[in-house]
Amino acid sequence: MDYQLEGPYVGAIDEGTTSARFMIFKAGTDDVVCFHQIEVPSIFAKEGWCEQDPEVIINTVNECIENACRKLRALGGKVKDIVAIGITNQRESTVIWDRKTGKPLANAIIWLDNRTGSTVEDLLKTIPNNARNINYLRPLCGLPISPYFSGVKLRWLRDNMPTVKKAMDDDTAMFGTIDTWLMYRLTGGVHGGVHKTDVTNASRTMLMNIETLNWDPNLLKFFGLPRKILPEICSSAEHYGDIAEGILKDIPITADLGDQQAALVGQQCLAKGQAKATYGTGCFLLYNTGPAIVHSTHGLLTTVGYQIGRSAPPFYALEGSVAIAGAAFNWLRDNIGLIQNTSQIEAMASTVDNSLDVYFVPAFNGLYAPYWNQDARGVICGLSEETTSEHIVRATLEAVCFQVRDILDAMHKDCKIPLAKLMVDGGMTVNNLFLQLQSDLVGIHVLRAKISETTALGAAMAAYKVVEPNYNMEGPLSKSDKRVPIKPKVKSSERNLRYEKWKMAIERSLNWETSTLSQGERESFDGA
Ligand SMILES: Nc1ncnc2c1ncn2[C@@H]1O[C@H](COP(=O)(O)OP(=O)(O)O)[C@@H](O)[C@H]1O
Ligand SMILES: O=P(O)(O)OC[C@H](O)CO
Repeated sequence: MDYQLEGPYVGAIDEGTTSARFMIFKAGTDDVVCFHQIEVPSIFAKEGWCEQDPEVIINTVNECIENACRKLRALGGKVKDIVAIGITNQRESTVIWDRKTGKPLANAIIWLDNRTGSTVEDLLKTIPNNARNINYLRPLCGLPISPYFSGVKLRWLRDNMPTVKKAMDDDTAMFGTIDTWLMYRLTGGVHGGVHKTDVTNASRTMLMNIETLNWDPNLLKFFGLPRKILPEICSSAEHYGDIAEGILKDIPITADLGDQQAALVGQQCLAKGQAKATYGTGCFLLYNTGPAIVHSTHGLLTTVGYQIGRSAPPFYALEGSVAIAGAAFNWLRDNIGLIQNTSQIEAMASTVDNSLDVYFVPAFNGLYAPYWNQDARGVICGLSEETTSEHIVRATLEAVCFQVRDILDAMHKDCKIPLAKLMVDGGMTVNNLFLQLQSDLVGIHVLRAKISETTALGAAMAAYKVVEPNYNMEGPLSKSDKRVPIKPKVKSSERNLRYEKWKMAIERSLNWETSTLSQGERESFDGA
């Protein structure tokens, strides 16, 4: 084996929305020794629903672990040289299982799932003075009331699945986000598996107090949920437990972070004022606000960025979440047939100079930040006889860029300091044209991550810090950084004009689900 890739190693389980992977890094570096990745199917049982089978999730993770370890051995490495494991995961997705059997009581409700619109309506009605204010709980948890977050999904499960309600009432239910589910099963399940989560994942449930970092009795009361089903909240880097069986038996799990927070760490945005955007299924922009909690007044989320060790201070972040980014291309491929695979996108969009004034707002499940409009639906506008598939593909890339501009504008308003550069990573960033468009349409320098797997890297960095306290997380990676930023090539007047049009397209998508024609419109529609 290449001596550069000799142990010790750190393993990272990255359980994303589209796929799970297990990555093995040379400890303390961003060198990927080997990895294995497998897609995880989503189940769309009804319109707006999105589920995954928790058993499939854990089995897929185990398969990734087995295969990656086999690859390590084939390279001449030893599995026993893996000194720690980090977990990072799609956030908010909600799993509920039986304490006695360890078996799921329902499929996992995935973060994108929009079934809880009526649950949100019902919860809003309980707010005093009929205020119906989605920001009512922000002072406590930093989040607006939205179908996105786990607390709302849990409440739906309690209201709509009698088995779940009974298990909650009988104290036989256990709740977890995906990290908790994986950790429980990996450390033994019913045979002594731990029931834990970390502050970053807990900060996405709407049940944790953003200041005390404990489950909050007022939030639990608001959602009507019992305390006993919840895991213990830990820091993002500590010893949670050891792997109970299989090829990694006895190796400690020492990091747990939501995937977007892990990418913040992996991008080394470890100082106040640094920000990263990860473009995968959705797009998530996190701005490190240091140990200070910044409450957004412009539609962003306040979330925990990371807490590296129980005695370390938590670092917070402002987050702009976009539900549909790369997923818009999956839709173009799977539902519309406009592309056959994602590797075509760049070539197709490059055959045209612009999108010919086509704007696509992919608000399939409503709009997240900064609009938080669960009744928004997708629109494509500006179509003409000249519009081709290529223009629509290009408009889809631009849609992601404009959504990021929406968020950056909100961050600027909340933090007052404009960002000088944006660190980017995730599946979409292999697309060079996309990164140029992002730079052009926002007017910012864009810096692509050195490795695409910054999420797994962040979890590996945090995991290694626990077993090697002298490891400097800000050190070795940044020294070798010779990246050249992508710079804007269009004039600000053109950029602003195009953004105004985007805002017009947004207007057309908002409140679509609940919009009805006025009497006058109805009469002219009917030809009266
Ligand atoms: N060349 C490309 N151009 C634009 N989007 C792409 C390209 N390649 C992949 N994608 C999109 O990136 C997403 C996958 O990114 P990934 O980071 O693996 O997602 P996740 O972490 O959410 O599972 C998919 O939605 C896919 O459509
Ligand atoms: O699976 P990803 O990478 O799209 O991330 C999902 C987010 O964590 C949802 O909040």
